[in-house]
Amino acid sequence: MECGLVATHLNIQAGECIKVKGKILPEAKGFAVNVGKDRSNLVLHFNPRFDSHGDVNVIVCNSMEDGMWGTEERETDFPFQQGDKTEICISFDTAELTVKLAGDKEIVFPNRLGLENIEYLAVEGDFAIKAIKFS
Ligand SMILES: CCCO[C@@H]1O[C@H](CO)[C@@H](O[C@@H]2O[C@H](CO)[C@H](O)[C@H](OCc3cn(Cc4ccccc4)nn3)[C@H]2O)[C@H](O)[C@H]1NC(C)=O
Repeated sequence: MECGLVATHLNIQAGECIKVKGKILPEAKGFAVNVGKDRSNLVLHFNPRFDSHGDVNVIVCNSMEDGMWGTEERETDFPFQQGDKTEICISFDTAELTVKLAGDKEIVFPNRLGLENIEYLAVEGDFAIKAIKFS
């Protein structure tokens, strides 16, 4: 399986924003944006599923601590289309993360790990990255 982008040692502070711009592949089954401390400690696994793991047009969000998945939260208001360009902006504080999506949609997810900074970003799956911006 092809691997997307992985960035480490980012030291992104609370209040800053991670912007991921790209194009969803035409036949996309799903993609994921992971942020956290490292690959085994994710404060957010943001996983839009077009058709995977038995889910159709569902956003699955979860955390991972020491390699163990947490409890999933699922969103069925699905602002993504296969083949479209899209932009995802993740901001956070020690209590929660906010994911800003197209159409002024927002998803809020608890900062279960209590992270004060984000070191790790990975983008995986059927997504062609065009730009990553930290602001
Ligand atoms: C009902 C009992 C079984 O529950 C199912 O258990 C599966 C295995 O844990 C759950 O699927 C996993 O959900 C995780 C989030 O909670 C992650 O999404 C797991 O995938 C990790 C992953 C990322 N990647 C890279 C990637 C990402 C996106 C597209 C293509 C490759 N490959 N594997 C994914 O395998 C799946 O979401 C879960 N379904 C439900 C309804 O709970």
